[in-house]
Amino acid sequence: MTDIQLNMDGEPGWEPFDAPALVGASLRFVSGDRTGNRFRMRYFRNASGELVARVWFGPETEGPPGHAHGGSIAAVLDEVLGLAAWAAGYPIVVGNLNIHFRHLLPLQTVVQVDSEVVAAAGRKISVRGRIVLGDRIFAEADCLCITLPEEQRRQLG
Ligand SMILES: CCCCCCCCCCCC(=O)SCCNC(=O)CCNC(=O)[C@H](O)C(C)(C)COP(=O)(O)OP(=O)(O)OC[C@H]1O[C@@H](n2cnc3c(N)ncnc32)[C@H](O)[C@@H]1OP(=O)(O)O
Repeated sequence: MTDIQLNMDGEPGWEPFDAPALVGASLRFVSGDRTGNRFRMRYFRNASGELVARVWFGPETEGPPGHAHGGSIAAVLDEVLGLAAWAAGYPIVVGNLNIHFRHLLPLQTVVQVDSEVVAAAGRKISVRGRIVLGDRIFAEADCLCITLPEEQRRQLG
């Protein structure tokens, strides 16, 4: 795993950020993958304070030969964009996630997930995100997050 972890170092102005800890220890499907064969990832906040993730799509995420399954891409966006809302102070679950798959995403490649909380209206929090490598956009997403009532949060937590 060493080489991959080295590749996942952040950029100037980025700070490592333990985003999954915001919701406890439940996120085992993506960031908490214990096998390391599905996903390996690290979270940061960039110089603007937005949540950014570096993600490695492992062999167990395969869909089209040699490339990531769309569901694995959706899983990553679900987690990162949901946590972007949590990191901005909104205790939410994801209610709706629309994804445009722009290019096939090659396996065993470290890509970047950018996020931006774009609006908050009542319980509805809108987050945008994308998965990129340099100029190449693999996927773009609009995510509608819904804040949880206190009682429901206590039941989950
Ligand atoms: C410690 C904790 C750990 C929590 C851990 C959280 C981890 C986050 C990171 C991982 C992300 C995930 O995987 S989350 C897992 C995937 N998501 C889910 O399983 C969510 C399942 N769905 C739900 O639980 C529910 O449908 C909710 C909570 C989203 C909404 O139900 P509700 O609470 O009854 O609220 P409801 O009245 O229906 O809706 C409130 C407002 O939002 C709007 N709204 C609701 N859903 C939608 C929708 N899909 N599209 C458009 N609008 C919607 C409604 O029109 C309404 O607007 P208005 O009338 O007010 O205008």
